Amino acid sequence: MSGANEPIIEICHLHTRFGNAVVHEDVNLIVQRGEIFALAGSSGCGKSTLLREIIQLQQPESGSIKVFGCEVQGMGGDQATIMRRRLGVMFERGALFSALTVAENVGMPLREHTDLSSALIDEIAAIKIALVGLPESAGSKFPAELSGGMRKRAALARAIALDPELLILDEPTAGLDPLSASSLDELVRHLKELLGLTILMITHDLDLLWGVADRVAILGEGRVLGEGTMKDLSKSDHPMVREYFYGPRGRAAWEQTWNRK
Ligand SMILES: Nc1ncnc2c1ncn2[C@@H]1O[C@H](COP(=O)(O)OP(=O)(O)OP(=O)(O)O)[C@@H](O)[C@H]1O
Repeated sequence: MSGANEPIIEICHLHTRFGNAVVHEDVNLIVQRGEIFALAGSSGCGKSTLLREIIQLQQPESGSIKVFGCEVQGMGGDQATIMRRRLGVMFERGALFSALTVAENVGMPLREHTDLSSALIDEIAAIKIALVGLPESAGSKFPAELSGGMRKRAALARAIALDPELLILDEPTAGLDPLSASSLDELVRHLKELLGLTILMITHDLDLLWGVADRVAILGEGRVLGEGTMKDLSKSDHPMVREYFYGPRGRAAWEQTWNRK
């Protein structure tokens, strides 16, 4: 695995607007290999839009987005396919195909992107299902038969099906009860270590920010308002950043974190 200081995502002077509404005025950030980088910020500040731009589901107005050193805007054909193989995405609602079993869902990227035999795909799917802590029996179930936490794990298994270098998680713990959320936190950290992943995640979950993220960028007012470890950010003077730490939810998460240590 390469060392630190190898940018995996580089966003430079990104500007995005919908009609007259400017979402990103001038966003700049770098995600380094091997880190868990979280994007936080109030609702509507443009986190999901940024994620969609990184994975080419949306076009910014101007600026640059490089993933693995290559500009993604205008990237097409084989280069785009190769890039997509190197990254796994878990969407907020899991986005599993309801008519397919968990094993078929997890095997889907392998069917799309490789020439592996069905038997081998089934074997790899079973390994990924075990890796995310689901029982073997979950493979033959349909998404609707699983709990919310199990569905997130199944979506995670699918996101790592192709052994990505970069894993993008959109609100991984949204909608989970605190116990399931905290076991998912542990799983994310465990997978990062085990698979040598770089992880970019969008989250509002303060426990995830404090407990799992190596660095955090807080988006707001069309730009990155603050960036660093949660400890660094807790010293920021910016009122919107301070709200994260010294608003009621922020204080509770802070206290919980220090009590755990
Ligand atoms: N396709 C679109 N057309 C028009 N406006 C859009 C579109 N997508 C997003 N927006 C607007 O852009 C802004 C940013 O949306 P986005 O979903 O990126 O925010 P967010 O930070 O992810 O919010 P949340 O935390 O609530 O998910 C919002 O005001 C949203 O209404």
